[in-house]
Amino acid sequence: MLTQDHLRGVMVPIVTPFDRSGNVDFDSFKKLIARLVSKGIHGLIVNGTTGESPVIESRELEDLILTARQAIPATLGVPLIVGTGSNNTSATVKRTAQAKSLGADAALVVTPYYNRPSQQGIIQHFQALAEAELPVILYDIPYRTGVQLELETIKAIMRMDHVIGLKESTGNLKRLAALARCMTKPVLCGEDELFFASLCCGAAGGILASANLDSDQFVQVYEQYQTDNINESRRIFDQLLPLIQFLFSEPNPAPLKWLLAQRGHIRSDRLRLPMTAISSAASKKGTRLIQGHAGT
Ligand SMILES: O=C(O)C1=N[C@H](C(=O)O)C[C@H](O)C1
Repeated sequence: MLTQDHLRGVMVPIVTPFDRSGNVDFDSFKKLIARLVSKGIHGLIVNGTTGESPVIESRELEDLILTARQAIPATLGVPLIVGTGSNNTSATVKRTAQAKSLGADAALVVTPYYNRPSQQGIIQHFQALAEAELPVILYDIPYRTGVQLELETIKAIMRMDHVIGLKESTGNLKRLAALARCMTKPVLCGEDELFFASLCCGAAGGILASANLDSDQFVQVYEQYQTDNINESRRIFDQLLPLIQFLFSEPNPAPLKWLLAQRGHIRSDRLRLPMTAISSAASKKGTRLIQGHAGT
């Protein structure tokens, strides 16, 4: 199981590829995992936002976890993290326990959205997860959840023994820096465009949808930073910026799936409704990006 000491580096929330009929394309999924682990990533997240978690059926999630567990060579020690969060505490506990039984090393748990819990309710939601006996990463992404976490709430959740770190996706660098300073547990960047800046502010790494592509370059940004080659880290990151900006020019993961399909990593850019394929304006932008950028 994953500990806070090993929660670091470039972790990739993998897309869930679908075939043209909308079924999970497990062959592409396995191929993607093989490519990502060969590029030196430090962790893999299945069923994150990028994996279209809201539209994945529980039977499919079981198969995705089992497939990922088998596809990650044990010798590499790349942790398998599963998105198990929802706005129903007992369902989240059950799903987290199930992820553990299927071989997950940790769970990524988003704050409960839509039903507008109190800060106390959010704390109790995360406390209840102790029962699942799987390390938990708290995922704070208010622009998606509509839930604001107070700093005291984050501190209370991060003090729980089963909580090993925080994925910070507020886009507020000042807040990330303050949290990284006062926490003994790792704070991870969840806002791709701020990855380099977050490292400078004390982040232990990032959970980055963009790192599904050019993964080795994202790993280099992290490795160069760790070995004090700050200018080199920044130079590589700056080269990745046009890619990142394209990938978030429309709701993730639509541009990412489009580009993965263009590069032949998945068979189709199909999404499940209510997510839709990118606009023709975005695909024109993407085509220009491909022409000017020899990425992988
Ligand atoms: O799936 C994830 O985990 C991520 N999703 C975020 C989003 O789509 O809002 C972005 C981040 O790269 C990681």
